[in-house]
Formats: sequence, structure tokens, C-alpha cells
Amino acid sequence: MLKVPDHQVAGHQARDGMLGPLVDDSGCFYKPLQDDERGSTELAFYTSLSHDNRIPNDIRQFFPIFYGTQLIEASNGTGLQPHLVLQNLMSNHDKPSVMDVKIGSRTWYPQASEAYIQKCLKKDKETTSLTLGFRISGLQAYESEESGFWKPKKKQIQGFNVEDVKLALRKFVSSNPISCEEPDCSLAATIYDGTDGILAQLEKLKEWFEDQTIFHFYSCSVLMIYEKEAATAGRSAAQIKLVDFAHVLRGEGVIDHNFLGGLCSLIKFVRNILNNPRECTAKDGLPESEKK
Ligand SMILES: O=P(O)(O)O[C@@H]1[C@@H](OP(=O)(O)O)[C@H](OP(=O)(O)O)[C@H](O)[C@H](OP(=O)(O)O)[C@H]1OP(=O)(O)O
Ligand SMILES: Nc1ncnc2c1ncn2[C@@H]1O[C@H](COP(=O)(O)OP(=O)(O)O)[C@@H](O)[C@H]1O
Repeated sequence: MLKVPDHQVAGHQARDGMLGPLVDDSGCFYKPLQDDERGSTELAFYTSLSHDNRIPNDIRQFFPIFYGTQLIEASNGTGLQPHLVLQNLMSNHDKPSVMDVKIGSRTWYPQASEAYIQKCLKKDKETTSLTLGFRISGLQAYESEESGFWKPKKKQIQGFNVEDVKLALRKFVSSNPISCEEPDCSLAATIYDGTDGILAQLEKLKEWFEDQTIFHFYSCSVLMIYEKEAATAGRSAAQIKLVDFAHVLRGEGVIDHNFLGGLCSLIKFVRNILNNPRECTAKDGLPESEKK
């Protein structure tokens, strides 16, 4: 039985008759193959990833498992359509906290059409992509049974400035993300730190990007995922995964500076939280009336 995913935080969504991903009960995530270059690019990427023995196993684990393609009933009622069959990264989660961070100061590439470049450039300038080398595309952070998730609206996230991004990265690992103006970062050590923590995983990915010249990942996201209950009990099991390969190009022997730069910047922000878990953001210093 196919259904709309419960914990999708960004991207095209299968709501209101729109085309978007679906999930089943057996742990698969069905992403519609977009019927333009984006679909063929993403399929080509997953296919070459499966066959390319230059990609080390400890890097492969950062990508969802790819099970091929399948014709399934599309969410927008257009009948059987080809979908990528991917590992559902949320299938072993109950109340996952998830953040989608789109990496790179530049989400466009020179070969794209002028109209597409202008559209991307506008978004890159209006968000933190250009200034920080990454932007938050979507997020949810679980607070409690009573209050549920902190899940800001897409419009609000699109308006995040540098301080908002800092605050969101802190709230993401706080016990009280909904209500707090001053996040306690109580889960920062468990989620971000440690040998299996998010920082260590980002560092491992960075090491690969310092060398790999196989692919250039434009507009690709790092997903950060953890389960609060496990984290509160001291079992981190935080994961990072890469998603969205609709704009991956061949690297042609050149380092992906755009992705690498964004990754370094994200690492710096995460490390800064670990070094200063109680640091106030600029907003915290403002009177209540000026915080909005
Ligand atoms: O169509 P839009 O304007 O909603 O843009 C999509 C993005 O939405 P947003 O930047 O949040 O507005 C959307 O971004 P998110 O995944 O929501 O961060 C994707 O980048 C999507 O790209 P593609 O399907 O990978 O090509 C983007 O689609 P394209 O720009 O490729 O059409
Ligand atoms: N394999 C997956 N398993 C579970 N959720 C996923 C998976 N891939 C993507 N998602 C969810 O869908 C969102 C959008 O994915 P993405 O591939 O970027 O789609 P789009 O191309 O529409 O932007 C992600 O932010 C995440 O919440």
C-alpha cells in the first residue's frame, strides 16, 4: 500500500494532487522520475553509483540504497509512471528529527539554460547559499508527545538569514525547539559529537570530497536524521545521508569546490555549537518585540 511520506521536510510533495514521492510498508521510497533532464540525470547518477568501484564502501553508506526503477501509480493521478525505488531513510524511525541542508554557494551550473541559472541565482542570493555556502531547505525537530514537532513553514525557512541558520542548527539538537528562544543544545554532544556523530560523518564525507573528481553535486542536500528518544537515552544513531541528484554532473577530473566549500562551512557551524553550546545568538540579545 503506497502512501505519502510522513516525514518529508523539503522538495516536491505528493499533496493536493501534486506529483511527489510515495512510500510503502516494506521500507521503499518511490521518487517520481521527472520527465525532463532531471529524471534522466538522477537515474544515471544512481546507476553509475551502483557500478562505480572507485567509490569506497564507507562513502557509499552516505547514499540511499538504490533498487532500480518501477512503474507505479503516480500521486498526481496520471497513472503508471516511472519512479526511482530508493531506501526509505525514515522507515526505521518513529519521530525523526530531520534537517535538509542544500550544499553549495551555487545551485546552478554553466551548462544550464539562462532562465534556470537566473532562477537559481535569485534563490542563492535571497537565501544563505551565497553567503554561507549552504542553506536549510527544510526541517523538523521532535519536541515531545504533547507538543509534537517544530516544523517551520517553507516560506519561513526560505527567509532564514545567517542568524536564523545558526539558531536552527542549535534548536535542532535542543530539548525544547518549539518554545525556546534560548536553545539548551542538550542533545548537541550526543548528536553532533562523538565518533559516530554528525560532525565525524561530515568530516568523513569532506575527506572524500577533497579527493573525488568523479561527480559534481549541484543542488544536492545533506539530510541529518536522528531519533530524540534514542538520543535522550544516550544512544545517538544520528545519520547523515545525501539526497537529490537531479543536477549531478561528471567531475571530469576536477574537485567539486562548490560542494566542498559548502560542506566545510556547515562543519564550521556544527563545530562552533559543540565548542560553545551555551552561546547566545544575536537574536537572543534583542528585546522580545524585535525578535520576530
Ligand atoms: O521549482 P521550485 O522553484 O519549487 O524549485 C525547486 C526547489 O524548491 P525551492 O528552492 O525550495 O523553492 C527544490 O528545493 P528543495 O528540495 O525544496 O530544497 C528543489 O531544488 C527542486 O529542484 P530539483 O527537483 O532537484 O530540480 C527545485 O525545482 P527546480 O528549480 O529544479 O524546478
Ligand atoms: N530516500 C529517502 N527516504 C526518505 N526521505 C527522503 C528520501 N529522499 C528524499 N527524502 C525526503 O524528501 C525530501 C526531498 O527530496 P529530494 O530528493 O530533494 O526531492 P526534490 O527533487 O523534489 O527536491 C528530502 O528533504 C527528504 O525529506
